[in-house]
Amino acid sequence: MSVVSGVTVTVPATTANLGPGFDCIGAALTLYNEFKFTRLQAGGLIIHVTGTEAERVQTDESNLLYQAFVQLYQYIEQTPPSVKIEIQLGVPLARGLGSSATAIVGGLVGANQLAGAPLSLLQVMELAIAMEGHPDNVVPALLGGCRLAATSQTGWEICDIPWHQDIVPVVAIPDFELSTKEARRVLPTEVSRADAIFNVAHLGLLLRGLETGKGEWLRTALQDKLHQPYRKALIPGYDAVNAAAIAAGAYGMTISGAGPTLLALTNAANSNAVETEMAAAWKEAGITATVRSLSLDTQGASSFHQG
Ligand SMILES: Nc1ncnc2c1ncn2[C@@H]1O[C@H](COP(=O)(O)OP(=O)(O)O)[C@@H](O)[C@H]1O
Ligand SMILES: N[C@@H](CCOP(=O)(O)O)C(=O)O
Repeated sequence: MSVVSGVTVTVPATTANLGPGFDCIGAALTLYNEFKFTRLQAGGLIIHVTGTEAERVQTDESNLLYQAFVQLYQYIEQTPPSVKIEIQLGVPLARGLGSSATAIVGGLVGANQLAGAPLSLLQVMELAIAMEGHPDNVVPALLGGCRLAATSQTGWEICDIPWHQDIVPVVAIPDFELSTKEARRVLPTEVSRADAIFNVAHLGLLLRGLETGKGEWLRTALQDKLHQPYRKALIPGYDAVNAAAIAAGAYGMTISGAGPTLLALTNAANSNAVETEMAAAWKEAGITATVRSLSLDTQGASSFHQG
């Protein structure tokens, strides 16, 4: 194992759940955080953060990226090295675009590379899922693409979900935060059989809709009964933005991750109109939002050594 002096890790944002796939499906998007790790000879911990909302990220040992970094060293039973971490933020915080997943994946991958890659990708993935508590954002952040994760007898079965090339994800990111912890607190611990059946059927339809790009299937498939009915109330303007997206030609709209970002699926011909109308509907509701058409990231986390 060769020990390197520095490594830069790039990790994509994610959109988890995609409607009915609560806690099991997510897709990586072309929006990125970059994390640069450099060994320090003098000892200590230095964290520098740049980018939008940089002042909101912790710069001490409580930083989530650093906690993941330490976690990997604990797992391999080594003392973490003193390190300087430079964070370039491209993924907005606490918006349902997997910023915490980028930090967990970035910290684990950075530590693994600095340590000379003692862990396999599968081991890193298992650590990431354990830290985040659910697989649907860390798995696509690490591996790229759209991924379904299911528990197996021995661990996790990860399935690559085909994403039709015509499907364009549009994210409408409001200027307020909603922590995943808070958005999980409003969910019931038990659901009815009818709601469970509803989600099973809609997730099946979603997989076929994503594969074929068939708009009618996607519109129906993005419905969900496990989380959205409870979370909608935390997102002012949800119904108006949904109606505006559909009127502008989106197949459907759903909450991205735990919210408050809203995700519309559409095609290239309608994506500009969908962007404009979602932003306008939110403005009408008194909320400023950044709306962007993105693509599926197919690579996942990537890293290169500095020396
Ligand atoms: N680049 C980062 N470095 C360190 N911590 C981060 C970073 N990005 C996010 N976090 C942590 O994750 C929190 C947001 O996580 P969470 O509520 O799950 O929202 P999200 O939907 O964005 O993942 C932030 O408040 C911060 O504590
Ligand atoms: N399945 C989770 C996904 C959380 O994703 P995030 O991007 O908001 O961190 C949930 O819905 O709670």
